[in-house]
Amino acid sequence: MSVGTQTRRKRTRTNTNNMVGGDGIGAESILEGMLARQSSFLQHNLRDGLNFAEGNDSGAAVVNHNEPPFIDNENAIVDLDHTKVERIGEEDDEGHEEDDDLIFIKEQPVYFASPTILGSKNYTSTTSKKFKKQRTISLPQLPHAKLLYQAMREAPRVQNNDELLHLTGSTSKTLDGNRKVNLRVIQSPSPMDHDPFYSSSVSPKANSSASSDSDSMMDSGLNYGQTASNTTSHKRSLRRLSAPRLTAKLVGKKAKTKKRSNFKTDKDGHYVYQQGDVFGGNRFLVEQLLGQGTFGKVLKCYDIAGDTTIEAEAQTHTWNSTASVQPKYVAVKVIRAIDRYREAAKTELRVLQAILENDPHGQYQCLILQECFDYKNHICIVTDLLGRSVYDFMCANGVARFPGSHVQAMAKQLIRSVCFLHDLGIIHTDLKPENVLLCDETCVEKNLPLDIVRTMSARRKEASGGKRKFLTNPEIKIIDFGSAVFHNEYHPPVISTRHYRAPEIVLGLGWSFPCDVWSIACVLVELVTGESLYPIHENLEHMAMMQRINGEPFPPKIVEKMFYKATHKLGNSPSDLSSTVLKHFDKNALSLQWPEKNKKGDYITKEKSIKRVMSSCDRLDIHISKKIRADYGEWLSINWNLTPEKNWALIRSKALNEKKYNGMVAGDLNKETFLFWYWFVDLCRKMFEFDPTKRITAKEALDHEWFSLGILDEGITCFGKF
Ligand SMILES: Nc1ncnc2c1ncn2[C@@H]1O[C@H](COP(=O)(O)OP(=O)(O)OP(=O)(O)O)[C@@H](O)[C@H]1O
Repeated sequence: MSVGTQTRRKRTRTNTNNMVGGDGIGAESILEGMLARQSSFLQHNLRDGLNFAEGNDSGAAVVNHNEPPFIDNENAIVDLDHTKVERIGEEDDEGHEEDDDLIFIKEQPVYFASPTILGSKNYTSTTSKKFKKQRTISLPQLPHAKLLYQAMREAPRVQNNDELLHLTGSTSKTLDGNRKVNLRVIQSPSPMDHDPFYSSSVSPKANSSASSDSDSMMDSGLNYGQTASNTTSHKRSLRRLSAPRLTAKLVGKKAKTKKRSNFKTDKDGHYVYQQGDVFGGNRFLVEQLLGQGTFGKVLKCYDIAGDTTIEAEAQTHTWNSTASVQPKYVAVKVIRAIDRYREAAKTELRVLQAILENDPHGQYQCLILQECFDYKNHICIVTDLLGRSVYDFMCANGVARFPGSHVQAMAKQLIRSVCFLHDLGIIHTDLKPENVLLCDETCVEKNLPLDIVRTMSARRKEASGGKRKFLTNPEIKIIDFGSAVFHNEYHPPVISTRHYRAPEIVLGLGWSFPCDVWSIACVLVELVTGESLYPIHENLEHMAMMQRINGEPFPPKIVEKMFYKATHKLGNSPSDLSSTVLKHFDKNALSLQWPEKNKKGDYITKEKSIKRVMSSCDRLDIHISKKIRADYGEWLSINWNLTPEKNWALIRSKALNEKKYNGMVAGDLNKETFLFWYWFVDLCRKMFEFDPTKRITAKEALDHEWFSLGILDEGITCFGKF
């Protein structure tokens, strides 16, 4: 392994006493286990990406992280290949290092092999240009926190000041784009005895009709998703060959007990969910309702034709009637049969198609389109089936918040994914925990102490069984591109779910890529605290909270722009802007009037509202410190007005003073833990910048200091446990 030059600036010892678990497992064995699992994860789970990269000369950066990260071992620093490189930090009488002010910097080679994946041993050569200065990592990180991003194309311009005033996007471009979407129409079989699912066990005559039903599938133009499922013609012939036998085998007893499939639409254009329904040319068997949203319903379905076992058997005519068939499951979003939702679904399809074309292997954590079709006036979008949403996982967990290592791993995936979308000119606009799905729900469960269980709500107690759950693999995917827009197409005046809505949207300034960055920051804080950062439902409280969390008022420059835009009627603004936003600002002082007073100087803002804002939120550094103390102890206190060195010195001196008076154990302090959270808060602060033109971009965020730090917690110890 090539190790670059090393410069000492700052270094502390890892305090192994403070490692999570408390179950007597030594830090070294935890690390060893974790590293072995990490290595195996990279070998197996990410092999596809590496194989894909072979023969790909994209020249993307890969850091070799099959080798262990830095581990502090007593007074020695152990470098990446476990070589003791230096003794530092002699302890003082109090048991603390004197050498606290050293930062250990090394030049780390950056290897080039795969577009996205770290940990490859198949790296090519390094050159001096490819060296990158990086902070040493003293604690492990999950592989997902090390994923790199290689820009695929020149990103569209980031929104500037002038654009902000005029951003509305081109409606005609949206309509023209949507017009080009030609959907394969699948005729609905009727009556029901054409349905092999339910007739196969009933009459041979009905069985034979299945093939004619397959023939009723017509192509009328561009079939989206065919690159992903390029076996379509295969599948068709397969259906002709063997649909009755296959369906009989698949459905088995269900077929005998189920009455008749009856795909119905209600008056609002929603598909009426019925377990056991069959649709899409006898192709999809409805098994479960996964979710219902504004745009339609998402169903878990058996995709008979997509089953490779069946396909293989059909091809070789080796159908074994006793073999157990593992049907392939898919998620099908059945869009409401209403014109405006159909139109929106066409934009969603164009976005999904752009993602698929640029990332056919799904390396950028976006939902992958398999195919789509039009059935009984419902556009149906077939995608990979994923696990529960991060939101649902949190709701069903005894402790809603995720461990820091998982937050970091998810953050990296989320930001990287959004970076990819932005480079394609796509703005997601609706990032929230509900739209972040887990790829693997396997988790390790730990019983919570009774005193904690007692404080839980009845719902949480029941859902969690009084246990805290830790995922064994925090891999995620972003879904729901139903509100996504291309940067130069029509921009609705109001976007995003309220809690994740950026200030430029609320203030009617116009919005672009930066709004996604704001939403991600809201999501990250929620993952850390287990609670929504903005539990509000209306504009005034929302704006008051934004100011409180950022610890500063809206910059006068953007307030001025808001008034200017409204006065000159530039761009399209929310219809209630005047009554719910503008009227709460002082036009001369360019500031928000909150709490509001009447002319006599009495408060007119309701006490309840003041309480909500003042008690449920705080400046972000204080807010995060309070929430994470539950895991790390009272000493952890982040102050973003201080440099990390000064902040840490303050924590230490406070702890030493406290020790003198009430026996607080200074040894509980852990500098790596502090730094990890300090830099997390720093990243969030930059993502919460009020002015979208100054907000950190997704690409810049990927290079933030926080992603070079590790933390040893339950997220690490549970990684890859099964
Ligand atoms: N591929 C998938 N695998 C598993 N579950 C999914 C999948 N796609 C969607 N879901 C579930 O269905 C829910 C609704 O999906 P989606 O957000 O795409 O629909 P929507 O109509 O746009 O919803 P909303 O109006 O809330 O934005 C999701 O929150 C998720 O729980």
